[in-house]
Amino acid sequence: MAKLQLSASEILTILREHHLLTNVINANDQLVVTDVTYDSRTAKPNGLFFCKGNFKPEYLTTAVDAGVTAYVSEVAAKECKATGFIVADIQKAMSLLSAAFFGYPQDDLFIVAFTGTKGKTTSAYFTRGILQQTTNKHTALFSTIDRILGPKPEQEFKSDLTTPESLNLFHDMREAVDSGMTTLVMEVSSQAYKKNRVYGLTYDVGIFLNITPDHIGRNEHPTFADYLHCKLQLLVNSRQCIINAETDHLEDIYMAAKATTEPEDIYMYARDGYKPSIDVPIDFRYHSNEDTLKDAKFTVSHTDLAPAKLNLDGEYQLALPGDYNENNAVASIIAAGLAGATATEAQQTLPDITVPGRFESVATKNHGMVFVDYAHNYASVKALLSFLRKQYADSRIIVVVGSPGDKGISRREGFGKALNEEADVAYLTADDPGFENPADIAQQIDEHIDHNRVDVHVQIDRPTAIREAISDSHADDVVVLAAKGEDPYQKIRGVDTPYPTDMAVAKQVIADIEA
Ligand SMILES: CC(=O)N[C@H]1[C@@H](OP(=O)(O)OP(=O)(O)OC[C@H]2O[C@@H](n3ccc(=O)[nH]c3=O)[C@H](O)[C@@H]2O)O[C@H](CO)[C@@H](O)[C@@H]1O[C@H](C)C(=O)N[C@@H](C)C(=O)N[C@H](CCC(=O)O)C(=O)O
Ligand SMILES: Nc1ncnc2c1ncn2[C@@H]1O[C@H](COP(=O)(O)OP(=O)(O)OP(=O)(O)O)[C@@H](O)[C@H]1O
Repeated sequence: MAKLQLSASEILTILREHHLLTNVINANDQLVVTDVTYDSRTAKPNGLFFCKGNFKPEYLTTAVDAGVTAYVSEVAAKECKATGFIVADIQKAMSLLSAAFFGYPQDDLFIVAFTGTKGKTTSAYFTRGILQQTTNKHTALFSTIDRILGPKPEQEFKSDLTTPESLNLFHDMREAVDSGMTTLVMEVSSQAYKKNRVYGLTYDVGIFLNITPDHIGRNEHPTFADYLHCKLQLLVNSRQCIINAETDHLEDIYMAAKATTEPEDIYMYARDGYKPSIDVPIDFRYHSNEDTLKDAKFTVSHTDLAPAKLNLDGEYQLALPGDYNENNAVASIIAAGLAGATATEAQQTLPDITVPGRFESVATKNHGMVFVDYAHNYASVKALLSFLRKQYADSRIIVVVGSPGDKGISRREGFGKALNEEADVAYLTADDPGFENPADIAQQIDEHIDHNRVDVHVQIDRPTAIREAISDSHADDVVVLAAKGEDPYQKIRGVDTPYPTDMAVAKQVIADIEA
């Protein structure tokens, strides 16, 4: 068990080593903190308080009243009796001090970390599923959907962020280690780097899946270059790297990996016959044997360049359809292999792994087949719809979709483009409108739709849009409920307003209209 405390000298050493300390107020050599928090509402006696983000001075006052004896901040507080460590960057300081406070739990975990615009959650689920077998159920998971820290039911809970704030990250790693976990599979968002939530953390294996324009705008990344830069940091901070050689911007990605990793610890993979955009060695090739809705089977084979220690050749089967999921699965198989899994373990587990809200379906008697999927940008809607188009060549594809407010503005154009390319009918509706008017968002998507190709309906009430789309569909149509996956809420004006989930609404509609 780690001691869960930090002394003044430990704090000073860490902050000085990283050139973060600019001043100390009310210095106290005897200080020992036994708690850390960034929220005054959870402050405890002898705690250390981080003043970060949209911070108000009264939060520190409340924290000191609760017994906090020290704070870390970018600005000195006025008339505060607690010891103040003034730093150049609060997010970096919080990450480093949290890792130290929780006893560097990362040193006791084999960490596999995924980044990419699409496929992180799916690949994290695949990898953890395989490694649960390899580690005899000692693999933790930090995903967009949920965090699993140990075997007890209360150690499995919904995530608020894809990658948690640093203090929560190291807290949860500590709990995972103390619960006997030996391995951690996690997703790392570009925001995690932008906000220094993973500052100072090194992964045993870092995987770069793909990158396409997304997450650019207010509250996210100012430019695509910034988005790419943040994502690349995952490889810079990984001991071994896996790269999908089919991704855009391969040269930047490979160079980032090479900056800190020996070429023999960089594993490249690509589909059979795919010629990468730069001259790089490909270690693993995969070949699709079946990619239908019923059967997703593919073969992985190593090239002469692949290291002999990874014996992963063979045929694999997936429960999750979608040709892009074969790509996600290959990354997962190599990652699991580096964490100690055998090909047999991957072959045995992958056929049973599903991911909530990803490619879920429900059949109807007299209406179209209904799919629920978390696709919510151009690349993912395009990938999903073009796969469905291959499967249902003669069917109408009817899509219910909306775009979130306050972020990902480029998605509105992206949805229009994907609908023009692959859909026949679109129902534009609400999806987390935030502080924007969902009708305006629908209008902005609509402006990018070619009305000669796509029949557009605007129905802002999402359950009604789903009802209309399913009711209007014929038996050989396909109805896609896109973008919300299994979200049980709509984010409206700062409030997570309960929503039954797309699948629950769809099932209710089907029960009503086919009763
Ligand atoms: C812009 C941004 O990154 N904001 C994040 C940041 O907020 P913040 O530091 O400004 O904190 P805040 O919540 O505004 O509050 C200010 C501070 O006052 C404290 N406080 C507040 C009230 C009080 O009474 N007392 C008190 O002490 C709060 O605890 C906090 O420390 O830190 C918070 C956690 O501590 C995050 O929840 C929040 O994420 C926002 C809401 C968010 O959702 N960000 C998205 C864009 C994001 O990160 N997404 C990525 C996925 C995207 C991708 O796929 O790339 C993710 O990793 O989830
Ligand atoms: N490799 C891929 N390429 C393109 N689209 C994909 C890929 N993998 C998954 N998708 C699509 O993207 C959707 C989201 O997948 P997933 O949740 O695994 O990605 P993610 O990277 O975690 O996404 P987010 O950052 O939005 O949480 C899926 O439902 C599917 O439609």
